[in-house]
Amino acid sequence: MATDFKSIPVIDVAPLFAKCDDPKMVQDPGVREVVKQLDQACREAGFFYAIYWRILEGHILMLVSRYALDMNVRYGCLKKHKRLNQNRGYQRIGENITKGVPDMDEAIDCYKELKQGMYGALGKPMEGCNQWPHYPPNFKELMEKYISLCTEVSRKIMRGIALALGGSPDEFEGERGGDAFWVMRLIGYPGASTANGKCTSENDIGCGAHTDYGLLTLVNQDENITALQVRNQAGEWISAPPIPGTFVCNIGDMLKILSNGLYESTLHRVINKSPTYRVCVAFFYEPNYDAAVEPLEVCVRKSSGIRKFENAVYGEHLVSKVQTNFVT
Ligand SMILES: O=C(O)CCC(=O)C(=O)O
Ligand SMILES: [Fe+2]
Repeated sequence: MATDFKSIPVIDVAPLFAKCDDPKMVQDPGVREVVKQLDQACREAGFFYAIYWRILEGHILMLVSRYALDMNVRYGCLKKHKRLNQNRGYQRIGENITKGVPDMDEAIDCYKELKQGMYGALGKPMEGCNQWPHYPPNFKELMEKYISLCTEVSRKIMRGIALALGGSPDEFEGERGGDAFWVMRLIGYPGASTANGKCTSENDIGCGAHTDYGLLTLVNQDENITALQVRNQAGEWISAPPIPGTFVCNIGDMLKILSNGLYESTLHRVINKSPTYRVCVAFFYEPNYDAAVEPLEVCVRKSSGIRKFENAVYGEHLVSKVQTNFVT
């Protein structure tokens, strides 16, 4: 359950990563310390910074993402075709809707590709190929490298979170997350006075208050611009300024269910008040597309045997969100 936290905790996950696939990881003092910090952060805020220095190699990723967004504004080359039921590609400013209000952001949306017919009717809305810009020529390769890096980082953090919940390290593998789905968004937020070519006010929200859908989100933020805000229990918006060499991590709706509400998928929003265009690369680590998600037994036991959530199918949750988030 979220508390009145005033800042987002910073966790050095290196000791966890070093021993993550070691059969004796549970006994390792370094792992235990990280697990303790993860548990506290997930209970109190649902958000934390994970120190991960290799992310700095991703600097080029930000430059390339900025460039790709810019090309789209000018040439509209990756447009989503609603007629073709296409959810992948470029989303214009104002096209994404949060609770009925258009968001002042633009994005290139990518999803793990599903083979045709793989999940029957459940998979149909998310079938199709990602649309990558053709320039720079290694754009696709760069993105794929980044996706596999984020998948690995997320898997390792989820092993720590599994222990934090009192389960076994592979709680989120196998049928729950052994073939994890993912979503990646390259997002651009125009500077405060230029959104949509007209003057903007403080009321223009880059991305309205929402929770994320899956297990764990890794946010790679632009340097120097503070725009992401996280809501605490008292209803105050707490800033999550960029910290070099870290991912901002947060819990999604599926982990809230799996943890039986011990961990919250915390509301957050983005307001870019700076005059500068802000870029963010958000990676969403999700359960298996067809995973039946229900509270873990160990978490139900910790909640006096009370099961707080109905079962959910991840793919259904995703499709319902994707289809209500956009103007059709
Ligand atoms: O831009 C950010 O910092 C976060 C974006 C976000 O919350 C999202 O895309 O779900
Ligand atoms: Fe989010």
